[in-house]
Amino acid sequence: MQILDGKKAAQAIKDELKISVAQRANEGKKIPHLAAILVGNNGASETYVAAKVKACEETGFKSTLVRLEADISEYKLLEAIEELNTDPDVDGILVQLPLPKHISEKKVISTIDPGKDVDGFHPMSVGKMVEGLPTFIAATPYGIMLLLEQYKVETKGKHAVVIGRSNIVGRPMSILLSGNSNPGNCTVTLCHSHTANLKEICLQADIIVAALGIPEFVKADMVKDGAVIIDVGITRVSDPSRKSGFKLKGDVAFEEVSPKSSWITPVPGGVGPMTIAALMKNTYLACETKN
Ligand SMILES: NC(=O)C1=CN([C@@H]2O[C@H](COP(=O)(O)OP(=O)(O)OC[C@H]3O[C@@H](n4cnc5c(N)ncnc54)[C@H](OP(=O)(O)O)[C@@H]3O)[C@@H](O)[C@H]2O)C=CC1
Ligand SMILES: Nc1nc(=O)c2c([nH]1)NC[C@@H]1CN(c3ccc(C(=O)N[C@@H](CCC(=O)O)C(=O)O)cc3)C=[N+]21
Repeated sequence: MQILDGKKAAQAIKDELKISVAQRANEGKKIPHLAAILVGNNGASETYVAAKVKACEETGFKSTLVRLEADISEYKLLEAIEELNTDPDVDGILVQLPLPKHISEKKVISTIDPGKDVDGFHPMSVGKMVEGLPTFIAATPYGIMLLLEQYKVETKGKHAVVIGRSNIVGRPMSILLSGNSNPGNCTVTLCHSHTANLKEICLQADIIVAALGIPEFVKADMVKDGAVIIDVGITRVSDPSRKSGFKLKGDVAFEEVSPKSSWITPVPGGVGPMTIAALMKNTYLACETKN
């Protein structure tokens, strides 16, 4: 068993970006600027947005955090996005999800200027990704591809099983892994809550991407010897012995699954940090494309 160390790989990407940004600054060029919108004060969202702002500081990007009340109207939120769309200094815009129930995520995402859509959630970005055209790729699946690339994990001809079909993780992941470049060229099975015989399907997988949001769902008896395990899930479970009062659990039962795996991502320190590194790469790309 070998660890796919997302923390280390993410640091390497951020170090590279830091050099590129310093170079741009030296040449008198604009430095990348990420604007994040956070609606309400959901604990996990606060943590993620704070981590993104910190990554900007570390790499020399400019960042703006726009905080809006949980009861803000959809109209006001769309206005805030329009303002960032037209601000020539802002290169990338992300609206942290989930949003309060009275706001349509679809509408919000479609309002973001596709040229600034560093989350890769806009229908235009998704369409381009499906066609294999250059575009912003959603940060989590993009981060996973970068991790596989960094560790030179062989994916060609492998059977990849993706569990979860969300627009932000599972579905784009399935499309990227089935793509005809490296990493990719997998035969992909995309599973969800209506999949029959999930265990049997998983047992045939050379690569499993678990993105369903149920802690320790993937057990040793679902995994073939030598499989590559990518654990996307992050759930906060209560742990009174910790100062925070919780610990993070992945969708994979790491203790029992890791001995059977060839490669495995830990939680924390796996896919999470890669998501942020991928977002930074997208923001750099947004800046470079326009300036
Ligand atoms: N590390 C990171 O950077 C990130 C981590 N996450 C984490 O990843 C997990 C998934 O997130 P997200 O994709 O947004 O989740 P969603 O809740 O949007 O989607 C979950 C998916 O899993 C499927 N599912 C649920 N239960 C089962 C089951 N018993 N068997 C098979 N499939 C099932 C659902 O099926 P159906 O469609 O039928 O409902 C759905 O497609 C969460 O823990 C989240 O916190 C998310 C984003 C980034
Ligand atoms: N518009 C939008 N874009 C997103 O990219 C987005 C989103 N909304 N909503 C929620 C999910 C989740 N997500 C994570 C980012 C970083 C970590 C991360 O850094 N995790 C650390 C631990 C962090 C902790 O301590 O909680 C790790 O796994 O090591 C996790 C999850 C981005 N998401």
